[in-house]
Amino acid sequence: MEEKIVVKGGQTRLTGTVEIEGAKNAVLPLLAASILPSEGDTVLSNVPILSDVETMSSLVNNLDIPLEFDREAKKITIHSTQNVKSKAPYEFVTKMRASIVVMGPIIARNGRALVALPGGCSIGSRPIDLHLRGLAQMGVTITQKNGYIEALTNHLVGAKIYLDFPSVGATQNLMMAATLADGKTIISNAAKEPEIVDLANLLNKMGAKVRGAGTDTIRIEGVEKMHGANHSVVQDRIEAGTFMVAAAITKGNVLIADAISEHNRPLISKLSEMGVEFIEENDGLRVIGPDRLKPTTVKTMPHPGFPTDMQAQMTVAQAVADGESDMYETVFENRFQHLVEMSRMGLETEILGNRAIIQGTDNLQGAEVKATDLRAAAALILAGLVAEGETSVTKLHHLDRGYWHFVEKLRALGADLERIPMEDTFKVPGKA
Ligand SMILES: CC(=O)N[C@H]1[C@@H](OP(=O)(O)OP(=O)(O)OC[C@H]2O[C@@H](n3ccc(=O)[nH]c3=O)[C@H](O)[C@@H]2O)O[C@H](CO)[C@@H](O)[C@@H]1O
Ligand SMILES: C=C(OP(=O)(O)O)C(=O)O
Repeated sequence: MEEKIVVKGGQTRLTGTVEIEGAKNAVLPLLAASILPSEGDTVLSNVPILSDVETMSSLVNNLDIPLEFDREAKKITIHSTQNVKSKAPYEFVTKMRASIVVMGPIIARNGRALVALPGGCSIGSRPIDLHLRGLAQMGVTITQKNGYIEALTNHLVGAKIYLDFPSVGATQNLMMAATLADGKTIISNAAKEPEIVDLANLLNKMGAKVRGAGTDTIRIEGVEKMHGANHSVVQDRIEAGTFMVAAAITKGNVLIADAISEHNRPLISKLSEMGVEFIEENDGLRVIGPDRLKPTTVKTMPHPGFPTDMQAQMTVAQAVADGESDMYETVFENRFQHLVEMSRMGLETEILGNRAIIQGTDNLQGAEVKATDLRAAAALILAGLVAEGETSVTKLHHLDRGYWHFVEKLRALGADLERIPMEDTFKVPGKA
């Protein structure tokens, strides 16, 4: 049965300590990387229990690669095999766009990959032209038929690739393809996200030769074969950031356990500007919210700029600030749908293309709202914490893609919310 989250908002100040999971956006490409080794086991630990992780594990398993997911231990063990299937079917790719990152590793192993076209999603059209152009430079012929991309090569070669935009997925796909290519690949204008560094670390443990991850030039020297390795998934900076905003808006005092502040500099800098206090402690980062936040202007950018995956949550801080704020979304073309929902909660906002003008208020009202994408789901729950009265948030499958035990973690910090089955209020007269 479909569920909803009901939040009783108002005066609760969040206090206490919150533990953060491994990053969804790191573990998905790490699982794709586990396609590359032809011998040994790969053991991923600190794996978050998320629906996207279930989908990616099933996809890898569907390529005839045996794996075990120990959810209790948050650990996945992947057993390398000699024969990997080439097809990533539509049923997986349609569930999760990130499935496209299996293309590079499958080509590297088999010289052929057949991957369903991912298509767009609610936040934007999300083309994959940069992935495909880079692969073409490496000697891969790309054709499209019946909703699938077929990538074929009989000699995968290193290449000098310049990305028009530092795409995270394209950088990951090309890095992975290059690990087993003949010769050297140089990716310029590469994405620099911490999840790229995490992927390079695992690839190097598997015997690959990847240098420069985290800078805008990544150099990969192809190797003959790769082997399994052990790796603990890097902390989820977006989950950590979401709890920073939760503390900021509730005048809270929350310790983000073992926070990697370096990965959240742009967010910490903006929240500081709004009056939030940050204290580095031995066991984490303490976040203390002020009586009233100050307004601010934010622009999303590739890392190390302000992350688009924190945009929705940040607009909630702007929504309760003392004055008018601007949010510019430069990465995705349709990522303001949460603001439309928040207007049901009394938020005054104007959307002008990629700019949202947000009028801060201390009078948000609880309302029935629906999550339109993953970060919108988190943002609406945060808005519910500070709205007067009751907010109910539906379409929770979006939340489950990226947050494990979000309700439980907020409750442990003192928030009043619960996840309950939805009653069938829309009854057809005359039917039971
Ligand atoms: C699973 C995962 O890690 N997802 C993250 C990843 O998504 P993802 O890897 O899809 O994001 P990209 O960095 O590739 O996309 C950024 C922008 O580049 C455009 N683009 C991308 C590829 C391409 O070939 N052509 C093109 O035009 C996209 O449409 C988008 O406007 O990075 C995004 C940007 O930080 C995050 O919001 C996502 O949470
Ligand atoms: C947009 C996101 O993820 P994905 O790229 O998997 O859709 C996200 O994590 O906010």
